[in-house]
Formats: sequence, structure tokens, C-alpha cells
Amino acid sequence: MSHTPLRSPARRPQQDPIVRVRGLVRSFGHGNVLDNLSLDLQPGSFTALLGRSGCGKSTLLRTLAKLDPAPDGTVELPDRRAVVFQEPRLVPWKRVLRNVTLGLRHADADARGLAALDEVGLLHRANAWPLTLSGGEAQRAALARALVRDPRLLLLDEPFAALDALTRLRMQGLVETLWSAHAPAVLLVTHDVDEALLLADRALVMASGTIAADIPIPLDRPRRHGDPGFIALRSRLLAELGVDEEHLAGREPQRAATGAKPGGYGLPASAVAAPSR
Ligand SMILES: Nc1ncnc2c1ncn2[C@@H]1O[C@H](COP(=O)(O)OP(=O)(O)OP(=O)(O)O)[C@@H](O)[C@H]1O
Repeated sequence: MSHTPLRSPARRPQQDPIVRVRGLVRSFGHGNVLDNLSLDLQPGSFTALLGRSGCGKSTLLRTLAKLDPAPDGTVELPDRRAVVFQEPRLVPWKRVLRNVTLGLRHADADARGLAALDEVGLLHRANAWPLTLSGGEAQRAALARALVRDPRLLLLDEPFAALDALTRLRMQGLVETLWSAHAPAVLLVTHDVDEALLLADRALVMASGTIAADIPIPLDRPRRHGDPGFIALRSRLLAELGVDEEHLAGREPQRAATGAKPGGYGLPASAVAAPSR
């Protein structure tokens, strides 16, 4: 995919937040998973949400998607929202285009669906059945289904985690291009520190049910792993996540031997995520 110069919507002057969360509390009966959490997201911003496994990232995302019962606290959201999960969640008995336009009430739903499929590079599979798609194609269809709603808030819950490394890179590039073209506010849950640094303008680290660190990522685009600013921010984020880089470096040969999926540039997801609470 060609990468045209990307503007960074987040660098526009500060506007009213498009997402405003205050004092969010959610409990599943054993302590608060979200504990007095507050958060603003600016229109057109790209924010990564990181944190140890089980710290409540998906719970926060589901709350913002209104997929969970209303929690305690204040949540102000735009009407046009879309979510993409780790699994594409396509309806198997509907063809790809019908999945993309599912629930869409516009008179020109098909034209919109086809345009969205074209944008994600999947127009040629519009009439395919979901089960015949590759993992990457299915995630493209899921992205098209989000895109066709012209969301002002795009929630992404580890959308690339199940993909092979090359497909993952392509999908990261695609999401960046779509964000640049349509400027939704994006909230990306990821375990991958490098993915956060490649894509986002801000990284939030969750711990103890709240936002424990809020780190700006003021790097020019396109970004490169080897740039000094990238490396410095990686160290900072890993430190916030409580990951020891030297310890990680020592684990390299073991990971190569086991073939574990990297959680970032040389960082296994398990190392960034572990230990669970
Ligand atoms: N529906 C539920 N019922 C009971 N407990 C839940 C429910 N949903 C989440 N939890 C618990 O809330 C905590 C936070 O879960 P959540 O999935 O939000 O974490 P996460 O940070 O997204 O984790 P991971 O990175 O492993 O995906 C966990 O302890 C989980 O077991």
C-alpha cells in the first residue's frame, strides 16, 4: 500500500472533546474493574490504550461502545460509533456486502458498502461468503462494516492480534490511511507497544481501574522503529507497563525457538501483558 503523506488530525487546535468520561465505575462483583476513571478524547485523535492483561481495557471499550449495561459515572459519546474486535464477527450466512451494510438504513446502502469495500481493498470479494475469506480479508470486511457508518468514534479492540506479521503490518497501514482520510477519533486497545507508537498520537496506560499514565506521541509520520524519538518513547511506555527491556532482550532466543507471536518490535505480547492480576 502506498503511504501518502499523512496529516495528523490530533495536531489541530484543541476542540471540545468528542468523548467525555467522568467517574466511571464498573464492578463484576470482585472489586472495581473501572474505578473512578475519567477520560477525554479529541475529535480526530488517535489514542492507544495499553495495560496489563485483565486491567479493564476491553471493559472500557465495551462501555464506550455501549455494549455493556450503563455504568456508574458520566459517559458522553458521539452517535456515530463503530467497533472492530479481534475476531471479525461476520454473519456467516450473509455475503460480504450484506455484512457490511447490515443494519444500514440509507437508500444508497449498497453503493456505500461497495465504496467501503473498495477503500479496504476488498471490492472483489463483495459477493463472497465470510467463511471463504482469509483472516486478513475478514478483518478488512470488519473495517469496511465500521467505515460505512462514517463513525466519529472508531473503537478497535486488538484488531490485528490474530493476524500474521505481514498482514498485521498491512492492516496497520490501512487503519492509518483510513484514519487520515476520514478523521474519526480512534481508540485502539493493543498489547503491542510498537503498534501504539506507529499509529497513535497519545498512549494511555491503564492500571488499578483508571488511566495511570497519559503519554503524548509527538512523532512525525510515517514513523520508523529505529528513530531515536521512537526508541525513547518505547522505553518510557515499557517502563510505565512495568516491563524490563533488558529482561526482554534476554528472552529473544527463547521466543525465536517457540515461534511466539511478537507483541511489538521484538516484544512478545505475553511479556508486555503478563502477569495477569
Ligand atoms: N462479563 C464479565 N463478568 C465477570 N467478570 C468480567 C466480565 N468482563 C470482564 N470481567 C473481568 O474484568 C476484568 C477486566 O477484564 P477486561 O477484559 O476488561 O481486561 P483487559 O485489560 O481487556 O484484558 P486483556 O488484555 O487480557 O484482554 C478481568 O478480571 C475480567 O475477568
